[in-house]
Amino acid sequence: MALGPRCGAIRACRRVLERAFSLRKAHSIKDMENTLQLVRNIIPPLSSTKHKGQDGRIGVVGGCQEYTGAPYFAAISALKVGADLSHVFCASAAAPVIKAYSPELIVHPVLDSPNAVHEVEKWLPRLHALVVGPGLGRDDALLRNVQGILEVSKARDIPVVIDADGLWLVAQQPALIHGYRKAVLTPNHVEFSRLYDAVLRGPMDSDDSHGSVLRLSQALGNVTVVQKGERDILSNGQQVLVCSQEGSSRRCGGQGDLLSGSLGVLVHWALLAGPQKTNGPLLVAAFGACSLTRQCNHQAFQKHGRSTTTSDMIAEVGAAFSKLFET
Ligand SMILES: NC(=O)C1=CN([C@@H]2O[C@H](COP(=O)(O)OP(=O)(O)OC[C@H]3O[C@@H](n4cnc5c(N)ncnc54)[C@H](O)[C@@H]3O)[C@@H](O)[C@H]2O)[C@@H](O)CC1
Ligand SMILES: Nc1ncnc2c1ncn2[C@@H]1O[C@H](COP(=O)(O)OP(=O)(O)OP(=O)(O)O)[C@@H](O)[C@H]1O
Ligand SMILES: [Mg+2]
Repeated sequence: MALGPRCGAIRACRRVLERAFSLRKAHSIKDMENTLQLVRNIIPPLSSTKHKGQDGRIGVVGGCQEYTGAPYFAAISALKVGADLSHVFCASAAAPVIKAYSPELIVHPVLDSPNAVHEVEKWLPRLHALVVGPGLGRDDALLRNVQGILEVSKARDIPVVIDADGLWLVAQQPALIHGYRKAVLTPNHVEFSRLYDAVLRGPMDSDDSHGSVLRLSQALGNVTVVQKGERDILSNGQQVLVCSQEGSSRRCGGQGDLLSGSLGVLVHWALLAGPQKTNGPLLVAAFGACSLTRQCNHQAFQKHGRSTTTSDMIAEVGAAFSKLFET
């Protein structure tokens, strides 16, 4: 008997919380839809008057003896999203393997050569964006070459997406990309903590992921940061976006490579679209790549369940792209 009023109060409290939760959810769905519309605005129309190369020539810098899958996933994803040409600049041991995966990629076995920086630099005038790090490994000589490649890319104002072992390099030398507004970093959970420690010299507040991503971006001079996870949190030091597009619980290796390769193309498209289409181009591009990767994961999981692999996700890029962006 005495519990009656208390139960009523609990039920009322629960109703308020449920309503607040569903309002928040509705609000975030509306935010997601608004941002997806910004992504749609940057996608270049397909046209019979365009020539090969106009919709994107992307370079992936990565691939060593151990890791050949990661640069392949990134480079093929760039093509599947809509780039016209996709190059891989890798260590010599990785090149025949990557070539054998796909005749569609242009593979340069230059990353461990003494002239690596020059060998890549001569291609830069023909590239719209670089994706640096997938499958790069942590060999000192390779990392020194990649440092040089980042320096010449910045000098030529080439947009760079930095992922995986490229982020390892940035954690050792944050000055390499500090203040470069055409850089996007795509750390996973572990890579984010490592970067945060290195740049902000202290552990992050795990209860405040928005604040942590915002602070890291600001400390890096407003470089765009994408923290991947259950929800992707994106910031350019001014705004914070959250991407919670439905994916799945399947976490096979290579999903981040699909994201970084797609982002290489979207960054180019966003910058090409110009400020009248979006005033935060890299953030919009990053939101597009996160949504697309998660949608690919969702679709692949519907078909393959626990056996889903990144190749299954890549097979979904076309349908996922249409569903999200060509409505
Ligand atoms: N098929 C391939 O060739 C692939 C190669 N890869 C390459 O492998 C190299 C190392 O990348 P890693 O991502 O393993 O980086 P690390 O070598 O820094 O390892 C990170 C570790 O953290 C763990 N981890 C990941 N997310 C976590 C989370 N949310 N919470 C706790 N632990 C978590 C992982 O299991 C891994 O053991 C990179 O060059 C990367 O590109 C990956 O991209 C996967 C696919
Ligand atoms: N817990 C999660 N729930 C849903 N999606 C997730 C989750 N964790 C990561 N993702 C999504 O998976 C994609 C890749 O993120 P992940 O953290 O696996 O990258 P990664 O570790 O760099 O991958 P890779 O194996 O390619 O190196 C991102 O699009 C991210 O949104
Ligand atoms: Mg990764």
